[in-house]
Amino acid sequence: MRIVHTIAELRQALASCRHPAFVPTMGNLHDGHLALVQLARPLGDVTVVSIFVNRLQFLPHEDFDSYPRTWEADCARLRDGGCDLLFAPRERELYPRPQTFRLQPDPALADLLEGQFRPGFFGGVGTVVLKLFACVLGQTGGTAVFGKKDYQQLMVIREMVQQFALPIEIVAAETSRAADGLALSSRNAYLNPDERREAVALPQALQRLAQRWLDAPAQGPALEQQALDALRARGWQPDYLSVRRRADLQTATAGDAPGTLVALGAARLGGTRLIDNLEF
Ligand SMILES: Nc1ncnc2c1ncn2[C@@H]1O[C@H](COP(=O)(O)OP(=O)(O)OP(=O)(O)O)[C@@H](O)[C@H]1O
Ligand SMILES: CC(C)(CO)[C@@H](O)C(=O)[O-]
Ligand code: BAL
Repeated sequence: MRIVHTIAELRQALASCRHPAFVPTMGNLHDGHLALVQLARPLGDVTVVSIFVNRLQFLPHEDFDSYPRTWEADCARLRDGGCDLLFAPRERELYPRPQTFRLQPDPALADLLEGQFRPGFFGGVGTVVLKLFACVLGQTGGTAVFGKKDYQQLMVIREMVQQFALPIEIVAAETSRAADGLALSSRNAYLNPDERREAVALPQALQRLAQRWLDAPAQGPALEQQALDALRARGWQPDYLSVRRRADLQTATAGDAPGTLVALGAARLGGTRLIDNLEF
């Protein structure tokens, strides 16, 4: 595995590549990330992973400074996982000036759910992903792999690729879970042992919400409220638990066909904010 830190080195390393397969990450790699790398490998002639903790997508009170940075372990995991090229730019490489061009994603998609509770988040994600695409895939086009764990992020990126007519195929990876059902996530590292045992209540709440919605779709809003109350009663601070249409993340109604919906949730347990979703 070759490691590069600058765009010039990256371009040189990719000079003879015809179709890169690219996995963007923020590091602190776990088995979910490695599954994305495995999915990417047959999709290109070179497998590229980026590690960059993108300041632009964090609000001032969020965990940019404390976000886990585990460089040596990440490199070892990627080497074993079959990554060919690791791009780890320094901040100045992607943001050379204090003022930066910023993407403003379509509010119809980006201002709901995560965007409501993390204002500016998808603008920050879109900006850095467009830059990373330009760096890694700008010479050739290619394929990029994203996880469904970050469901709305995947949709925003698909929309960006479509609206800017980028020659990039977006491939979605299913969510990798721990044995108890908790979605793997870098932020799980913040959970203490008691919180880690409790954390499975989030995917369980989404399962219950989806089942109850299928049983009684007309009661949708009341079911969401019950799900929020049940998590609060266990000591969580939920931001949202909601059944949406997969196509546009608008609120589901009783007329929506089963198989077209997704239950999405975000909730804080102690100091840790977790997200998850379930297609049903
Ligand atoms: N459990 C998972 N299953 C599938 N994909 C995942 C999983 N966790 C992360 N990913 C994907 O890996 C890519 C990089 O994500 P990122 O580095 O932010 O990891 P993360 O575990 O989601 O971190 P965080 O805890 O900050 O949300 C994204 O496309 C994300 O959707
Ligand atoms: C896509 C991404 C790498 C952009 O910083 C990040 O949001 C992530 O890891 O999901
Ligand atoms: N996994 C999405 C990146 C973030 O939460 O900042």
